[in-house]
Amino acid sequence: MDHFEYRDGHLYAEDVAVADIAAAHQTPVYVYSRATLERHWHAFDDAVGTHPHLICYAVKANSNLGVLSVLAKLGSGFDIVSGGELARVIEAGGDPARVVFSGVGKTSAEIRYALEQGILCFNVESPAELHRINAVAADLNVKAPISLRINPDVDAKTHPYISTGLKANKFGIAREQALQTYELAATLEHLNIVGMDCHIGSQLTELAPFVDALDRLLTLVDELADKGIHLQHLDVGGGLGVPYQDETPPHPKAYAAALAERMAGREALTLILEPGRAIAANAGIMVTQVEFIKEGEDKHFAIVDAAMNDLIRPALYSAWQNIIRVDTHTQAPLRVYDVVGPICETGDFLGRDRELAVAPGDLLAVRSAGAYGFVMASNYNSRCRPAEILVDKAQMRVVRERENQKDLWKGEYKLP
Ligand SMILES: Cc1ncc(COP(=O)(O)O)c(C=O)c1O
Ligand SMILES: N[C@@H](CCCC[NH3+])C(=O)O
Repeated sequence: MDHFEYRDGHLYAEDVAVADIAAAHQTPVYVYSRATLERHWHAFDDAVGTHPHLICYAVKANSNLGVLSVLAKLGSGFDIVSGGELARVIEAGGDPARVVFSGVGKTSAEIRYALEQGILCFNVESPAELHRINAVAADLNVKAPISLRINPDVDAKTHPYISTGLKANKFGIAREQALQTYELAATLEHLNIVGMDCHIGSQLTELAPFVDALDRLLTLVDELADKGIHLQHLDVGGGLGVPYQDETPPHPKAYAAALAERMAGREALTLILEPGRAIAANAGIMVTQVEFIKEGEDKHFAIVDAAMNDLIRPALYSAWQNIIRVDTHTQAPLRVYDVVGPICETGDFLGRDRELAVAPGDLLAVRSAGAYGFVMASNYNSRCRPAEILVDKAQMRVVRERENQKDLWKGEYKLP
């Protein structure tokens, strides 16, 4: 359930008609619902219950300043993967002391910036990174809080491009090397070991791999304690999937409660979760207008004004996202269409073989576009990127203007 619903045949985002947003801001346009974001965040936070915990929203899923600000106001933590994401969290009012910094390739400049801002911890992915963080912290004469990202080697059973917890992936430190890497960290003077983390993949639709990964980490936590290394938190990453089509992922409440249950009796160990998609995906839609209907020899094409540069998931992962009409009233015949964009690539489609009744000028909405939508948008084909609108009850707030064509093309210029 989300806050995008039909009323009298018109699609609404909370109390704002989606057609009004399109009229005011042109298409394509991303539309987010504040109430949905809040409800999803609370689903995780409430379900963990009384066990000490922190929900660190994964900024990469949607780093829109309005979205970050909604979550910051709830007291959310944040999982970041770059200095740029940290800057956005701070600009949106987020607390750096609730930020965990993930990623395999943190630069010295990013580490310095994060230390200066006083983040909660670095999720470290290699011994080389430990040495780099230690050196930057020594330079600043501080101790850097670190956790090691352990690769628990569980099969997340998701798309190979977004599975991260297998031995073959570039992420994390192998389970077999975990103890020695913690021991190495303990010898580095400017590091403070505070936690352990993992992240096994994205768009997971089963609970078992998460629980399996947590159990493997807990065994390691106990082995470390035997060696005198005591941790303050355990971060199980993100990755909970959403229903795009007919997937049936566990509800965030069931997921968070199952993990919290596994932590019973370990109250000294704060549980950190890093959900991205499960908070943002169904809090957003992308609205596009039909430009032309084209009859191919084998197919009908609905050519729309959004393209793979605006939403790349279908092209990149063959991802399926529902495409619906913004206004249900139509005289157009129901037919099967490929919904395609104007970009010069065969892979430029938003959906294939979709049964729709559409005519030029009609508005369509791509559902579940709040996560990995705008953040993965580009200017490919020198196209503008869409505006982003956050709806808050009856208000539409422009959080990001559509790029002006002039920003991309400065008009006349002369060669030097
Ligand atoms: C380290 C880390 N944490 C959290 C996430 C968020 O994942 P999701 O959006 O699937 O919840 C990701 C992305 O997969 C990630 O790499
Ligand atoms: N970008 C991916 C998810 C990647 C998760 C990042 N670790 C998607 O659209 O599904």
